[in-house]
Amino acid sequence: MASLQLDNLGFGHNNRMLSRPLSLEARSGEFWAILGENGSGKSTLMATLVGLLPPLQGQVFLDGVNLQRIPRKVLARRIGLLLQKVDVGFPYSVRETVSAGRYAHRPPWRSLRRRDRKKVEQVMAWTGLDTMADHRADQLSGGEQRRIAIATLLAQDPDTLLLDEPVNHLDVRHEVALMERFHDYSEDGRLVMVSLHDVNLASQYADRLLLLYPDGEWEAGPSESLLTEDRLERLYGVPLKSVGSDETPFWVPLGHSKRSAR
Ligand SMILES: Nc1ncnc2c1ncn2[C@@H]1O[C@H](COP(=O)(O)OP(=O)(O)OP(=O)(O)O)[C@@H](O)[C@H]1O
Repeated sequence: MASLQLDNLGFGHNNRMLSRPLSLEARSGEFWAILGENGSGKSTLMATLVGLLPPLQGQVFLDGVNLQRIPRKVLARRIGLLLQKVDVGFPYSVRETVSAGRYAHRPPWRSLRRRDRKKVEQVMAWTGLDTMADHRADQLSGGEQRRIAIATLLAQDPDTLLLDEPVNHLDVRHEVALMERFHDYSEDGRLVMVSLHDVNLASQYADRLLLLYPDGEWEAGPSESLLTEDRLERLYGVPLKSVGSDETPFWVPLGHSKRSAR
């Protein structure tokens, strides 16, 4: 079980806060999507939530313990972050690269146990990498390397997953397969937080949203009450219209030519 509590949290760079301080609690079993325009601070917030950046004010608590007090290796077993950009720069195989995710569970000088190796094979199958397990990771395509980064995080097997634009560069098949997988993780009782640019993926998968508005204000709450035309226009500066049914809304941006028809 995990609870991530943001207590009056200010996040940003060089003492410049990117939003009004955040106070909210995210719990096991929830699937959160963070939405906001480019530069609104989604990546910066995620880095702050895993302790890679210090808060500019306030605190983050993991199960009631201040994140800054949790040793790195313990934290790595509890929270995993998929960075927006990951370079696979070394000539290791896909299997060797994904296996690195297990070292949060093993001392570095010890070889992997059978159960670690089984986990590595399992996550490579989930991410469609099993057929290329012996290929050199640094020679694969951008989307394949993205899947290696996701597989490495899933091998780490944390109970809180923070995923920064996880399905960018993925084809539709892998996008759907992985969003479903992340959703299963939340249903299994983990906490999943995903930054997204695709409102429709957020609407389909997330039960809770954090909206980071351009003026530094924010809102958090259940997706069904926050996904409204007014809020999305405030968030992105263009009108979006809901088409489809109430049960399965589909959001389309209205270009200039379509706005007069509103
Ligand atoms: N290392 C850094 N030093 C100083 N400023 C930074 C640094 N990294 C990001 N920023 C600034 O912080 C702001 C937020 O950036 P961030 O990457 O968190 O936004 P984002 O919402 O993830 O954007 P995108 O949707 O484009 O990925 C931007 O104005 C960016 O220029």
